[in-house]
Amino acid sequence: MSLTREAVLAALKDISDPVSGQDMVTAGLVRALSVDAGRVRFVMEIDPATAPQMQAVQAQAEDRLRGLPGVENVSIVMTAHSNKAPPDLKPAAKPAQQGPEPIPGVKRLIAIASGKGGVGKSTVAANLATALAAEGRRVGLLDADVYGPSQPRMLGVSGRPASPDGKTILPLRNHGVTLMSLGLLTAEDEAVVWRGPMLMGALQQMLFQVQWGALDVLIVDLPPGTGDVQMTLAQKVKVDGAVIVSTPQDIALIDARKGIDMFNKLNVPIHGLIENMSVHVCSTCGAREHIFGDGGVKAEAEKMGVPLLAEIPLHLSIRTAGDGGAPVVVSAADSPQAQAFRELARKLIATDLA
Ligand SMILES: Nc1ncnc2c1ncn2[C@@H]1O[C@H](COP(=O)(O)OP(=O)(O)OP(=O)(O)O)[C@@H](O)[C@H]1O
Repeated sequence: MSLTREAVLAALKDISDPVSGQDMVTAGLVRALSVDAGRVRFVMEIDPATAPQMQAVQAQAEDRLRGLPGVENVSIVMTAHSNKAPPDLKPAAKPAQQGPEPIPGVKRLIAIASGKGGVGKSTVAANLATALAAEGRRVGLLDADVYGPSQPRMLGVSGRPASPDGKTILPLRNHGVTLMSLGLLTAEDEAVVWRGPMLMGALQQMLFQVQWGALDVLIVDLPPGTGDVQMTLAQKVKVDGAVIVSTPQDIALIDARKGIDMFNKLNVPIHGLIENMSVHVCSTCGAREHIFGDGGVKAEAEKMGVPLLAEIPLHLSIRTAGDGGAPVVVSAADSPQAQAFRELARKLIATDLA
């Protein structure tokens, strides 16, 4: 039997909130719950003053959920709901922007989205960023996947970004890409407690308080799905286009369609679809197999009148390169896999970044 949202909520009701004395669900600590094929994610919105107690609640909730049948992965992100500035980062002098605004010095902003998790969105974002850098573009990458920031690992970057003036944050840099990620401000597996009314405050800080410098393109790696982060991004900043990553599987395609509808409603142009894990290429014998089906994304792209920008093969080297901190575009630049990403970068430059 597959894992249900109800089962997750019932389990979380066993955990009590030490502040209110109620169970954590009734106390309203569980926000933005998503249960997706064994992956459970939610946000705990807390008062920063209670952070130490809440870390214990978070740990109990994780243990309880990991013990549930069908749970493969648990991700609980803590955010601070107080408007007070944290001790080490004062709010920017300017008040929060209302309408979509450009980021100073950033020529284009491209959002990389996916309808569902695990389709390789972050892998595509890391390889596209390094491929655009290899084509001579000045590239930034903002890891806005607040539930599971993976870009520091994929780009081999670690360490805490500095904030010399206490107002702006200096991003890090590797493989020709300027990177900022929530994952860089917290130790791996550590709770994320960030200033701001919600996660949205965190996103806004990453957009406007990071010293991006002069960039030809800023790539934003979004969380999967069609949630608040996507909405906030489109409301706060001028998004020049979205690229939707999907696998050939039907379910991923249906979710991709939802993503396209959302960007249409938000008036964000769709640059196109990317089929990831397209054909499996055996790393020893080179045999090709369409594990997740064949032609689905291409047909869908045609039906929706959006370009199919790339078909990226499912290849072991793409995963190992990402895990090793040097995307395949950098670590095996001459491989057909790397060339697929370089081709994608050239296509985007010719059509959307010219
Ligand atoms: N084309 C590919 N070939 C081989 N492995 C891949 C490919 N694309 C992604 N992967 C692997 O699949 C896993 C999931 O990819 P990734 O983390 O990029 O997905 P995601 O859509 O960003 O996931 P999340 O929902 O967690 O944000 C990773 O281990 C990655 O290395």
